[in-house]
Amino acid sequence: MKLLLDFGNTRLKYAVYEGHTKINAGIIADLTVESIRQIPYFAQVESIHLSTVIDIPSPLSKLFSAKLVPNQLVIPGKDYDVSSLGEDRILLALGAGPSHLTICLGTCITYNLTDESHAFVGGAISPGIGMRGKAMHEQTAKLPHLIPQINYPHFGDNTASNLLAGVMAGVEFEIKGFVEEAQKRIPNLQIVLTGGDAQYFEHLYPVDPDLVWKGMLI
Ligand SMILES: Nc1ncnc2c1ncn2[C@@H]1O[C@H](COP(=O)(O)OP(=O)(O)O)[C@@H](O)[C@H]1O
Ligand SMILES: CC(C)(COP(=O)(O)O)[C@@H](O)C(=O)NCCC(=O)O
Repeated sequence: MKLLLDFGNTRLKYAVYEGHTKINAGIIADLTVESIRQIPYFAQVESIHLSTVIDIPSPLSKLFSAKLVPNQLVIPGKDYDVSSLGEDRILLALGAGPSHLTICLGTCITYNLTDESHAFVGGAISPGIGMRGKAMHEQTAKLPHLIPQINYPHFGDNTASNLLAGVMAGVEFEIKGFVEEAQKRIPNLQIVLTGGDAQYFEHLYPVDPDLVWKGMLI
């Protein structure tokens, strides 16, 4: 049994795999040894794969060390310095395969583009949905909290629906713009969405919640 961990800036995700079959998945409350030990099957886990874009406290590093398997984070860059890429983005690009634009809607939105030889050829980072809503609420006197919804308008007719349109439709238009640019560069491009907010855009492109896990299991 393998424990896969994906520590992002908002959520700490885990999945337990037997071979290539996912048998459990969820969210860890915090970066403590107790929370990790509470993961189902933890005692039976033979190896641990970790992707993190945040610092790991040393008690956790010690807990993981005996079973930690290094990820095969090898992806060539074409006119791209891949040494600066976040681990999560490398795993997404590896998990998706060649000629893919992976769009991860998490704390930030990342765009990760591979070509037909599976080289990383370009990307973008923009503020995530939560971050956009929070920034507008916190940096204005009168704008309320954004409540994301699947059924968002392209134009609003009151303050709440203007916020919804600005953030949700704004992200839709942003995604479509990056897809259009990527299609000019990569023939037969495939597009896949992932991350905590991907569900809001499943009417646009396919969603794969397991892309990071797939990248780890290659
Ligand atoms: N229960 C939840 N708790 C926190 N964020 C959630 C939850 N459900 C959906 N989200 C959304 O998912 C986003 C985080 O997605 P995720 O892919 O886990 O990000 P990260 O990898 O950056 O931690 C948040 O910005 C939020 O908009
Ligand atoms: C861009 C990110 C902040 C995204 O993190 P997330 O929103 O998934 O928590 C993370 O992948 C990161 O810190 N990357 C390092 C810089 C880079 O990828 O270029």
